[in-house]
Amino acid sequence: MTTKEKIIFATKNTGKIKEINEIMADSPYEVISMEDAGIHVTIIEDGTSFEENAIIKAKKVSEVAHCIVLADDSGLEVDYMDKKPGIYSARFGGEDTPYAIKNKMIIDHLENVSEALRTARFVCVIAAVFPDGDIRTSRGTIEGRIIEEERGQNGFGYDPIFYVPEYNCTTAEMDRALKNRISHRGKALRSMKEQLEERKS
Ligand SMILES: O=c1[nH]c(=O)c2ncn([C@@H]3O[C@H](COP(=O)(O)OP(=O)(O)OP(=O)(O)O)[C@@H](O)[C@H]3O)c2[nH]1
Ligand SMILES: [Mg+2]
Repeated sequence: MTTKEKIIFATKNTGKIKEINEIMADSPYEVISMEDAGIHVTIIEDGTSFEENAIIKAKKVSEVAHCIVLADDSGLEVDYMDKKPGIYSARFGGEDTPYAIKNKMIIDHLENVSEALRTARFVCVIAAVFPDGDIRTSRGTIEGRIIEEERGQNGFGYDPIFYVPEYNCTTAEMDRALKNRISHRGKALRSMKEQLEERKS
C-alpha cells in the first residue's frame, strides 16, 4: 500500500473543505483540514487581492506545519457593484450575517437592473507554500449572473443567486460533481494539482 503525501488546507470554511476533498479525491495527496491537523492560528486577511490573501493564509499555517500547505481565497465579483464584494465576500454585510440576508442585500442592490447588466463571476485563487519556502498560485473563474431570487439548496454562500446560463441553473441547483467540474475552485485546484506534479518531476 502506498501512503499518500499529506497536504494541509488552510481554511476554516466547511463548504470549501467539502468541495476541496471531492476535487482532490483522485489525487496522490491526502488533504487534511487545518482543524484536523490540530492547527489553530488566527489569520488576518489584510491583502489587497485574492492572490495576496491566499498567500497570507498558506504562509501563516506553513509556519507551524512541515508539509505543503494550500489555501483558497475566493469571492463573488458583481460587475454592477464595481466588482464588490470581491475579496470581502465572507465579510460583506457582516461575517456572521446569514447568507439569506447577504444574498437579499445583493438582490436589492440590483433592483430594476436589466439582465444584461447583472453579470458576475466567482473567482478562486489557490496558493501553495512548500516547506522550502517556494510559493505557487493558481486562479480559476466562472462567469454567471445574479438572479432575482434564491434558487437551489446545494453548495454554500452566494450559490443560490449565481445563475450559469450554459446550464440554465444556479450553482446551488447543480449536483456537486457538476459544480466541481466547472467552478472557479475546481479550475484553480486542478491547475494547482498540475503545478504540484510538475514541481515533483
Ligand atoms: O456561493 C459561493 N460559492 C462558492 O463556491 C464560493 N466561493 C467563495 N465564495 C464566497 O467567498 C467567500 C470566501 O472568502 P474567503 O476566501 O476569505 O473564505 P472564508 O473566510 O469563508 O474561509 P477561509 O478559507 O478564509 O478560512 C466565501 O465565504 C463566500 O462568501 C463562494 N460563495
Ligand atoms: Mg476568509
